[in-house]
Amino acid sequence: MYTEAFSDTDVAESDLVTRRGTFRAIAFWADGHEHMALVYGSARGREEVLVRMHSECLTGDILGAMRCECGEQLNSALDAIVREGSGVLVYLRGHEGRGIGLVAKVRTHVLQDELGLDTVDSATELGLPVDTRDYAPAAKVLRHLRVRSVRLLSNNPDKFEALEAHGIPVVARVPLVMPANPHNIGYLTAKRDRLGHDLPQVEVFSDSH
Ligand SMILES: Nc1nc2c(ncn2[C@@H]2O[C@H](COP(=O)(O)OP(=O)(O)OP(=O)(O)O)[C@@H](O)[C@H]2O)c(=O)[nH]1
Repeated sequence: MYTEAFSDTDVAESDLVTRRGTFRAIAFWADGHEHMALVYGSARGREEVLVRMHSECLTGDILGAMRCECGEQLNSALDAIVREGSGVLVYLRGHEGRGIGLVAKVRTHVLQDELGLDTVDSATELGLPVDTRDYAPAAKVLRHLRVRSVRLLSNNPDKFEALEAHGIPVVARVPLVMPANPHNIGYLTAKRDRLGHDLPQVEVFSDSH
């Protein structure tokens, strides 16, 4: 484990007072995008830090869209970190639509709504990759923070493996399961059945919902 230096122009940090409390907000450039790490409490230099690597989802995170559970996961992860008393949330830009971008993601929504395709087939039908996300920026900022090992808030085993591959030991995966609703039931089911996410069996709602 080593401290990876950002150049002075690639990183800036300040206090960020939020409704949940005061975080240290670290904005940084990595791989062509500006990202942010929110640090709560004394996470720096620690072992087994509670960490959320959150992929940007403008529709879910900012606009409260219910067709995915991204916004709820973002809130729930921040709540968990504050409850714990320390932790880090890394908000990853360039991850929108699992890496295909916002316009392409909305194009997948059209196919989901009009043809009934799921989140996987709607991307491949458009000739697009299902997931191109890179977690190197998250590993870089965790090294910058001298985080020695993490407990990762995620249901996605790929994230666990990706972070370890980038040299950050993951000692546990902490589930981040949100309640299903009629709008996201198909999304959650596809994540479990097509993408191998560790999600519980969910009740499938009828077409009348
Ligand atoms: N291509 C595509 N991406 C989507 C869709 N809905 C949400 N996303 C994106 O999916 C990303 C989140 O990935 P998910 O597969 O929901 O979950 P995850 O981050 O891999 O796993 P967790 O850590 O358990 O949340 C965000 O970047 C969203 O913008 C969709 O219908 N199509």
